[in-house]
Amino acid sequence: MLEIKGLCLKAGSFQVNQISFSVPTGSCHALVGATGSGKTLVLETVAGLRKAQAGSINWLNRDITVLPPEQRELAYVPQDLALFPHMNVRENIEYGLRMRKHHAPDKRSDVEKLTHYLGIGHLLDRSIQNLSGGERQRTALARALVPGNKLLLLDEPFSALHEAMRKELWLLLKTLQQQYGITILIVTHDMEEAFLLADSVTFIARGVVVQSSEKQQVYSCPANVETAKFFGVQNLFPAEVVAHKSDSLALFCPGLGIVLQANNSDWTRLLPKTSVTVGIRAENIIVETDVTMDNARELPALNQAACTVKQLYQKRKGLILLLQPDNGDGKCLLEAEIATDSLGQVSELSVGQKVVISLPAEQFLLFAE
Ligand SMILES: Nc1ncnc2c1ncn2[C@@H]1O[C@H](COP(=O)(O)OP(=O)(O)OP(=O)(O)O)[C@@H](O)[C@H]1O
Repeated sequence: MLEIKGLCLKAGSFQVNQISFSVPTGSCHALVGATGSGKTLVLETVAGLRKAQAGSINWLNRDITVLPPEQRELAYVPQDLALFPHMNVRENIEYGLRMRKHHAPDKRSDVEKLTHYLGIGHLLDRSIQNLSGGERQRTALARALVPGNKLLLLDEPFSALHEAMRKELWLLLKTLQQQYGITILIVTHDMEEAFLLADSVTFIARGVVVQSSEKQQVYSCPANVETAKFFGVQNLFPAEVVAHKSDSLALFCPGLGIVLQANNSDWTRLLPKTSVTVGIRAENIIVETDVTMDNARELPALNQAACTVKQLYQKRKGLILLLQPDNGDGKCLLEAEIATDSLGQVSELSVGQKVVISLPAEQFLLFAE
């Protein structure tokens, strides 16, 4: 287990405060957050390139907080990869071994095996300067893994690569992780990357941890509006509690111009007149194209609103609609997504078209201010 407890450090006027999270051995943990939130500083401190002011870092029950980088038994791949341009691929990879004082001849077969596996076995004599972005990434991974490191720290490793290459490397990394039993701490901006690679996630903002949990928990119950935005909750709008029952709340949303019913017994402590932010993901909004509010048939939930299509565009997973509620305050633009495989169930859509949306009562996220 990698265990980080109460980590504090300073870089110029920026302060990282009381960072704590743990990564079970053999799992992958993603450190996410907006640009400049302190992710790289945390990674550099775990790698031993920065000094912690307070707190501790334990790896496999060994306190490594003050050890020099080469004694930490981990590999760090920085954003710029730090490959040596004057060396070829093999020399770069074997440099990792020399740093560890491994006898290179013993490890030669590991170099061959791993580079073959990473698909760069044929490039060992190639100069670093003549590699593509993906080949450089693979070389940096090989250099990190060949000495037998079981903890891999990766700082946005795939951000410079195009989508297809990124996906190929995600799968490769996942397989390597399982095959070699590696523990990974990865900094990323890419939610898809975080959700595909990681088992758990820590969200950092302004140098402090906002939420640290299993990835499913961060996705389904983000801690606050900032985390919700970061984890792709496209629709966040203000509302006021108007009434509450034992297992549901009635909320007035000026943006939609309707009273919504939201089902969640956790929220019933919220008193009438409390201001909240309501969130719902685009894919959870049901769009009905062949009904109007006058002839709206029975839909799965109460929360219906007439809307006008303001914009629509195709995305990888479906059709995105930007919808303006007809009876709202004019400030709310909702994003709805119709999955590609459901497109056959709605008639052709166009800008200016009237639709009816339904917001399932159990799909709301609620954030009290
Ligand atoms: N040596 C330094 N001196 C002064 N300030 C620094 C130093 N290193 C980092 N910072 C500042 O600390 C803050 C956090 O930096 P850090 O690199 O950890 O951010 P990050 O979350 O990794 O961002 P990004 O996602 O853009 O890489 C930033 O405001 C940065 O400018």
